[in-house]
Amino acid sequence: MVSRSSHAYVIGLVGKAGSGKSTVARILVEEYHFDLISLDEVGHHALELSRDELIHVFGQQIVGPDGTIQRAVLGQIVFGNMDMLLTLNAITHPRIKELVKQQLSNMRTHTLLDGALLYEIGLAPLCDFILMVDAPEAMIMERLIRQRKWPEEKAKSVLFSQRHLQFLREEADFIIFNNDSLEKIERQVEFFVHTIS
Ligand SMILES: CC(C)(COP(=O)(O)OP(=O)(O)OC[C@H]1O[C@@H](n2cnc3c(N)ncnc32)[C@H](O)[C@@H]1O)[C@@H](O)C(=O)NCCC(=O)NCCS
Ligand SMILES: Nc1ncnc2c1ncn2[C@@H]1O[C@H](COP(=O)(O)OP(=O)(O)OP(=O)(O)O)[C@@H](O)[C@H]1O
Repeated sequence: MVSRSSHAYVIGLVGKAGSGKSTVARILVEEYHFDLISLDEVGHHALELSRDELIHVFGQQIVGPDGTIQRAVLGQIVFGNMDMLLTLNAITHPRIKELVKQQLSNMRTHTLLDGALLYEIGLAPLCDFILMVDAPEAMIMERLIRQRKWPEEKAKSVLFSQRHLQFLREEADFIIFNNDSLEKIERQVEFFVHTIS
């Protein structure tokens, strides 16, 4: 982990899809004025930068009528096919890493790197701390299916393709347990901010 002398920290926000990272990030941004870099959003930008390479590998089927990459179609191809997913990662992850590095070079305040794939992309060494959002696997499944309306198969394959909870727990500097109410998360976030201040 990189140790920085500046007061502004880079904080990796990790956890499985549906664990509640965006929920924690929203509190840190709205109530504590942290900056946020969403790796999902940077990933979407990286797709457009990788357009030609992606079409070469995955075919014209991933291009929509407006000429942009159809993420839903690409998601259907890669989630459930580990070889395809690794191919997509090999194309997009180096670009995501570069884009994030560029954004961090302008950082002025505590900045969250919010993404389930922080380790896979190779961004953990840029972080001063790792903050994990933890929730039981069954609860995560339930949220993805009921609230995000993902089909059960998609939820299973996305979760399967992400780091095991035990790995994330062992690597984290701080853990927020999101297995109860929003109020309980807010109290843990407050404690986290107090601890790093
Ligand atoms: C597969 C793609 C096209 C699907 O796009 P879509 O808009 O439908 O989904 P979205 O980006 O919102 O991701 C949905 C969920 O899948 C998870 N996820 C995304 N990519 C991956 C991946 N490569 N491996 C495991 N989980 C992933 C995300 O954490 C999120 O919870 C898109 O996610 C993508 O380009 N992924 C590769 C880049 C990447 O690794 N992004 C994630 C950075 S954390
Ligand atoms: N404590 C909670 N109680 C009830 N619902 C919750 C709770 N925490 C999060 N949720 C809901 O669960 C869903 C997933 O949460 P969120 O979007 O924050 O997860 P995430 O970790 O950011 O996922 P991803 O990695 O896919 O972006 C959302 O619909 C959110 O509103």
